[in-house]
Amino acid sequence: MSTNKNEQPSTAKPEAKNALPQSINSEQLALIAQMFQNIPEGVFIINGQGTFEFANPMAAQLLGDNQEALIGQNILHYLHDTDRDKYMYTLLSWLDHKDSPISLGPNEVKIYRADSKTLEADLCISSLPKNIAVAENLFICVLHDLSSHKEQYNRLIKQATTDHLTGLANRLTLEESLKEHWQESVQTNQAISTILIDIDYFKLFNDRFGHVKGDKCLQKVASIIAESLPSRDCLAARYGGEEFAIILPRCQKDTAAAIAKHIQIKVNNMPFTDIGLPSDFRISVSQGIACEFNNQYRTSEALICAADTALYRAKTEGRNKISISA
Ligand SMILES: Nc1nc2c(ncn2[C@@H]2O[C@H](COP(=O)(O)OP(=O)(O)OP(=O)(O)O)[C@@H](O)[C@H]2O)c(=O)[nH]1
Repeated sequence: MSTNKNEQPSTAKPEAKNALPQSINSEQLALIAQMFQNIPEGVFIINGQGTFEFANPMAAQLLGDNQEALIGQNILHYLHDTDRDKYMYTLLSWLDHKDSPISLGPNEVKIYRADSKTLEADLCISSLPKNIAVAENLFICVLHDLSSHKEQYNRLIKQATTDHLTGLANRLTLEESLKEHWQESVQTNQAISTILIDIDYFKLFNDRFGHVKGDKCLQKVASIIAESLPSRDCLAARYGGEEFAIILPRCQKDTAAAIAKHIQIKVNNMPFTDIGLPSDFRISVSQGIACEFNNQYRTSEALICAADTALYRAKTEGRNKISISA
């Protein structure tokens, strides 16, 4: 991490450590400390260089330091590179506006805490009234911890975009991703391929072994499909019940066919002893491939339709087949 606070050029005033701030008198500081003592947000005061002049207990807790140690340190040292540059220039530009009240934020920032952990937070900065900041411009900052919101947000995003059973992308994500990749391939005149994959005779599997084992079978096939993607910008999704889809940006038919062949072999050789089925029990999948290159299809939906028609052909040709759209 390049932003370790010990590596930064020091704009701090080490001699100010443990000293009373020069810009606020001790009476005002005592009042401020009292006001913000128990508030559940990080509140601190910095000068125009970003140096801490005051920090309440929650600010110290969020920054991973103790209150006294913060005095004389610089807030810029705790910020991620991009945030640090933004706040440094903001503070510099504010020095030219000494007489007008200014405020910035709340903005999302990434904090590098004193204990090397990171924290995502909202930070807002406002200039202190002149009657408090007697000697120079001072700014009061509020730091709001976003960790639990972020955690919840990420969990909800995952739930909204992922198929719960298999962990693959869900159909909505597939459709959105296909539209994006479609646009990109049309603009850059590159190929894009899609494979639709359907487990053969899955109703019989369920009827014979039950839905719980059917679910396990879907998970096992999903793992094989996920592991078969050639690069990170390819996407595997659960398209419907026992049907899966793969998007392969920048892939021609031959690459898609090779991936489908790999999946076919892996699925044909997949044992089910781990879920208590006979050692010789095996399944198969049927696959349909369509590739867009040189404006063959007008829309991404037409591409999926072509893959679906190819899949239907693979089923009617006897299953465990790969069919490629002409
Ligand atoms: N266990 C389980 N079964 C599912 C799920 N979603 C769909 N299915 C089952 O998938 C089966 C699909 O059956 P069909 O559409 O007749 O297809 P098939 O038996 O695979 O036959 P072909 O596709 O023609 O080879 C149905 O029995 C559905 O109940 C699921 O989430 N879990």
